Amino acid sequence: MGLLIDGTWHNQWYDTAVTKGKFQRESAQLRNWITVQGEAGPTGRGGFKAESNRYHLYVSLACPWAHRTLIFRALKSLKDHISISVVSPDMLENGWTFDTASQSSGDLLFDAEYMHQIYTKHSSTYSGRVTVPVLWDKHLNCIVSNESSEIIRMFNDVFNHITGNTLNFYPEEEQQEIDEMNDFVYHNINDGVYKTGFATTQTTYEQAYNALFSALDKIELRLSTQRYLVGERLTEADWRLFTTLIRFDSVYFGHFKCNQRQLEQFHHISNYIRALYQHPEIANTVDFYHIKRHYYYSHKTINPTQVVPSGPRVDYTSEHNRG
Ligand SMILES: N[C@@H](CCC(=O)N[C@@H](CS)C(=O)NCC(=O)O)C(=O)O
Repeated sequence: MGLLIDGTWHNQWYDTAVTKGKFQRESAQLRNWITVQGEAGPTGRGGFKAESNRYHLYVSLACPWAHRTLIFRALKSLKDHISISVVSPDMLENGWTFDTASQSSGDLLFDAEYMHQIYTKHSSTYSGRVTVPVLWDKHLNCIVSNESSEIIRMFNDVFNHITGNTLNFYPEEEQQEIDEMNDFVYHNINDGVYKTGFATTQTTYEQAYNALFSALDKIELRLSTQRYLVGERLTEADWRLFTTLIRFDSVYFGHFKCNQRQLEQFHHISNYIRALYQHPEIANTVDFYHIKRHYYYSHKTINPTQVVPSGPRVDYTSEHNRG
């Protein structure tokens, strides 16, 4: 684990001493947008026209942020149009790697060894953390975006004229409610599990833990009266929550000490996870080997033995009541 400073790799973890025990995620820096005609998007510069086989996704199957992009690639019929490379689940002194001996696909574009080399190919003086997902432009040879929430917005509609898939997970009339829900879920749940697990003082841990479980109680209540997070239709907000929920009992409950209750004990949430897991295309995007191996093996600060637990046994293919 580490970061680039002026294009040179340094092996260092987040310094929680400067943030009084709190884990603070760095904002993504590369925020361009693919658009239908290549015009500039809401941020960054233009030049990234939606074209088949022009873009490549770098993902980890363990990472909940990268998982969002894999879900949208599958749901929006983009698998034949956007290629992918999968990093190894083991993220140690060199950060994310393309070690095929430990379950990476290898880097299908450049045969690089490490993910940080993709960032320095983009800019030889790059400074910042080397995160996945990364959306790469094979035509201009640079990174388009390393922000998953924006990558899924692009996938939601800019390739529609190429794929013919017009499913819309961010419908205009629901956008405000989706944005509010995303904000709540991001701070308390998506990032909340990390804030809980990486806290290095009792107080910061308890704050994050309490916020997390009170948010889960609110979600449980909401799902008792409506089928999806925002109304009766499946939206981006559901998929953004799902990638955290599906990792919860296997990893966050134990590894990140989010252990008030397993999600299996929440009646509505546990059924909702199954409904989303069993949605066409989704089960193929979930890889529990990568998920468990990555967290337990890579975070030596919180699991120094690197032993990966065998359980829990949860069957996400079993029947649910949300039909
Ligand atoms: N804002 C980014 C966050 C991505 C992110 O933090 N990815 C994690 C993997 S789960 C990562 O690559 N971490 C490496 C690091 O922080 O050094 C997004 O949503 O795309």
